[in-house]
Amino acid sequence: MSIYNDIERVLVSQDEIAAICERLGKQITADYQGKERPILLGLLKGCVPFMSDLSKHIDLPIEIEYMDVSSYHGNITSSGDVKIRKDMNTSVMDRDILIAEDIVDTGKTLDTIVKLLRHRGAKSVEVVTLLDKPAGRVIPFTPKYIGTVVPKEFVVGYGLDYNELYRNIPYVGVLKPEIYKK
Ligand SMILES: O=P(O)(O)OC[C@H]1O[C@H](OP(=O)(O)OP(=O)(O)O)[C@H](O)[C@@H]1O
Ligand code: HPA
Ligand SMILES: [Mg+2]
Repeated sequence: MSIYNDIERVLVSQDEIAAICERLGKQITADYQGKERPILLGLLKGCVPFMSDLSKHIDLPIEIEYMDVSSYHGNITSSGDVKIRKDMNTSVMDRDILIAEDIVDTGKTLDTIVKLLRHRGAKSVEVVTLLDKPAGRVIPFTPKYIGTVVPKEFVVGYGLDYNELYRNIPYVGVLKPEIYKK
């Protein structure tokens, strides 16, 4: 039994992910020069591997914060109800916030969180996402920094889960449909 047997095909390889993290890290380092302690805000749980690798390529005095946000609750479709399970530990008032995400799909999570942080008085709010699935959008949302675009298929690995599994796969792959149709 191997978790890798449940993967239909690799979509974004480990080498591609490493190149994306380096490229985006350099771009962010250039764009945020001179800003006062920007906050890299990860949305748990999916952000963890990407945020960890990306942050090593950001050569700036950033603070790191997390917010635990969920709307899929183990399913392959969004419940539409974006729940904050744990809020961040610091005030965002007058701060530059860069949200780190694994994927933008329907856009509901980011739409909700970006609006919330603006409402709380953040100076700027931008999003860096490893994956963008524009064909999944229900609410218009355009992330500033995008690793790569994926088709409208359910993907797992590198932080992304199905029913809380597969987050520990080191690449992004398409899950065999028979796994979630069981
Ligand atoms: O654009 P959307 O359709 O809102 O989807 C994107 C969000 O969905 C996933 O989170 P999930 O709710 O599965 O929580 P998790 O990160 O704990 O898996 C993913 O990590 C994003 O946060
Ligand atoms: O394709 C996906 N896979 C895993 N989690 C997700 N959350 C939104 N879209 C996805
Ligand atoms: Mg999930």
